[in-house]
Amino acid sequence: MAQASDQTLPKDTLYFPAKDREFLEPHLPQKDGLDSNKCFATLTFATSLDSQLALSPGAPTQLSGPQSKAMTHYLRFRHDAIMIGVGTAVADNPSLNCRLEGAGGYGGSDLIGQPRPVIIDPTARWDFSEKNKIFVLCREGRGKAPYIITGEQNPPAEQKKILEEHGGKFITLGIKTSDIGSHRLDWSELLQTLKAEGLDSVMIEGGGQVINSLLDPVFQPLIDSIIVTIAPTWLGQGGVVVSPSRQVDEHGKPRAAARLKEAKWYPFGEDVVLCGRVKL
Ligand SMILES: NC(=O)C1=CN([C@@H]2O[C@H](COP(=O)(O)OP(=O)(O)OC[C@H]3O[C@@H](n4cnc5c(N)ncnc54)[C@H](O)[C@@H]3O)[C@@H](O)[C@H]2O)C=CC1
Ligand SMILES: Nc1nc(O)c(N)c(N[C@@H]2O[C@H](COP(=O)(O)O)[C@@H](O)[C@H]2O)n1
Repeated sequence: MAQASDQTLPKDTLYFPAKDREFLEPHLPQKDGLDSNKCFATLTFATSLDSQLALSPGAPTQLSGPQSKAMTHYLRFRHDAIMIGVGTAVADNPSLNCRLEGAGGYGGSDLIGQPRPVIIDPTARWDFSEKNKIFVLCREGRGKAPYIITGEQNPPAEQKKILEEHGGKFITLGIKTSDIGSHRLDWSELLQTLKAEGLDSVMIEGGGQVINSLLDPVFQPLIDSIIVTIAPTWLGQGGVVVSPSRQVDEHGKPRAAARLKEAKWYPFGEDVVLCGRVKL
């Protein structure tokens, strides 16, 4: 709850008590345990009981309850960057800032605790209109400008100008495009590139295509931590599903695509937060 002295804080300020932070600590990036070559990667999202992120690709869907929502903002505080796919950027017009009391713009100085938004946008199709919340918050000193991961060698000049005026930039990587137009980046290259940009840790939020591609067995070893909020809701068929490609064993029989090890379950309000690492 807001304190009387908090009257100068923005109305959307969130609070996450110290006692709720303890269980997360073993699952968070630690300064002394970082890889010198690649950015620490936390895969974190909120899902329904039928493994869905949203009612449809274009429908922002609140799954997290108030406590797990505040937890997500604590995760934002503890990571250098926050990543989504362009599908999510277009569908949700998200803020992607940290609205916890004490973060920059929420009682903190400068941009302390504000993660760098990173958008995967292979064809540079994301439109930065006046109403794009990330840019509004950046202008207000309540969030950072985005880095956009694209496959375009020459992103549109006007977009580049706007981005750079805000302190963001395009980063061009080699992204493969299939015959049916789906894109595939090399997650290893991406995480190394972020590290070289000075970003030691990234929380990867979604959406479905991003998560399912990162859970491909080739890329699973790159995931350092997994923190999933499970909400007591079935969204029903037709939503955005987290379900990576099925794998087969050496006899050609289907086997699980991925499994957690050292899984820990923490009841959190009406939700459960599941933490662990991928079993390799
Ligand atoms: N509940 C939650 O925690 C979250 C929910 N969402 C929801 O997810 C939905 C959007 O999910 P999707 O439609 O699956 O879109 P998405 O956010 O995964 O973006 C898909 C686009 O990102 C790019 N992309 C993704 N993976 C790529 C890869 N490996 N290589 C190259 N490019 C890649 C491609 O351009 C692709 O079309 C929205 O409704 C959003 O609300 C998104 C994040 C978190
Ligand atoms: N943790 C979590 N719980 C949910 O219920 C969600 N729908 C999401 N969505 C992700 O958060 C983004 C919105 O962030 P802002 O509040 O606008 O800063 C959204 O785009 C998804 O990435 N996450």
